[in-house]
Amino acid sequence: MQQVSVKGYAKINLTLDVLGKRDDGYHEVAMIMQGIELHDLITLEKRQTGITLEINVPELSSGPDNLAYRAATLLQKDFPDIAGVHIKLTKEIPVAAGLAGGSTDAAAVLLGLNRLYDMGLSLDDLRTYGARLGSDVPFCLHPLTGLATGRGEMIRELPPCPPLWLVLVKPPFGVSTKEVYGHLKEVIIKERPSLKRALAALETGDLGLLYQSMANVLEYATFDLYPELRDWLEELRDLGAKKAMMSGSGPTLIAFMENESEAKELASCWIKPGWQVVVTRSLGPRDLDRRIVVDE
Ligand SMILES: C[C@](O)(CO)[C@H](O)COP(=O)(O)OP(=O)(O)OC[C@H]1O[C@@H](n2ccc(N)nc2=O)[C@H](O)[C@@H]1O
Ligand SMILES: Nc1ncnc2c1ncn2[C@@H]1O[C@H](COP(=O)(O)OP(=O)(O)OP(=O)(O)O)[C@@H](O)[C@H]1O
Repeated sequence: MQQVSVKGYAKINLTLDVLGKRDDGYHEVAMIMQGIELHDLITLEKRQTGITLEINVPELSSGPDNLAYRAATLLQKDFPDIAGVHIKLTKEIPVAAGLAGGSTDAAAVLLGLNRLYDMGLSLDDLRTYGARLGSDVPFCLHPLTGLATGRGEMIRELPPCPPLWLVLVKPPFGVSTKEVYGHLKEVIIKERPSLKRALAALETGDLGLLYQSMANVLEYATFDLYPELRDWLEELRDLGAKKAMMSGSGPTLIAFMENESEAKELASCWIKPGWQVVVTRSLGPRDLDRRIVVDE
């Protein structure tokens, strides 16, 4: 085998609660995460030596600081069989958007190298490596409905959420996850997600209850830094979103829609210069069967 291609799926947070600050500087979180069909494509080719990275977007570094590159470096240190690799990264996921774009590229490189070099690492092994690269990487390795705790790296799989049609709208700026977490201490959190009710909703497939229990406390920090986001969230509700909230640390806003055609309809109304607008859906177990493609 000379080459593999892996889909690096984006994620959204159905619930995101921050429980406190930890001694290591991170925050203790509890969040229900969900992979979505929007993805980057990562192709890995065996090489005699070295790591090289080619990306289709000029604003991202293709050097050793890129998370895809860092994932390859990490495995290469422990597994000398990985002589060299060329990584081709085709980005579709908006950058610095709260959709785990970098984390999922890292996860895809771990999955791809494991397959390309027949390393036999389990999901748990890969998650241990992933956690060293970023808190979202362990979830991105297996992005089906899951509860993430600790700093986000401890994952428990949950019953799959009912199929969701979504419109993602990202304004023409990014936010820093570190800045958002850092700003939390400046704001008052008025409403938190109800994890208990969200878990019950997943057990019974009750979408109405799920929507009622969903919330993201990071909205308080990001909206305080970028107050226009509140108005845009309201606009999504006025346009017919059944539920609208921010993804991760933002600034991407998510409109949860009744079906695909309503999602497309809302997307066609969102005409704002410089915005990225994506219609997508939640992932189900069958999507993961076709995630890795091997080219002999
Ligand atoms: C906002 C989320 O995307 C929600 O899924 C994650 O919590 C963030 O995950 P991530 O981007 O993989 O985060 P990391 O790369 O591990 O950390 C970036 C920065 O965010 C802050 N951070 C992150 C995760 C966490 N539980 N507490 C934190 O305080 C830290 O300042 C850290 O330096
Ligand atoms: N492969 C990559 N793709 C995107 N960004 C990367 C990558 N590697 C490193 N980065 C850096 O990570 C920063 C955050 O980008 P990313 O798209 O991962 O944000 P995010 O979606 O908000 O992350 P998260 O949701 O995990 O907090 C970028 O500004 C960029 O400097």
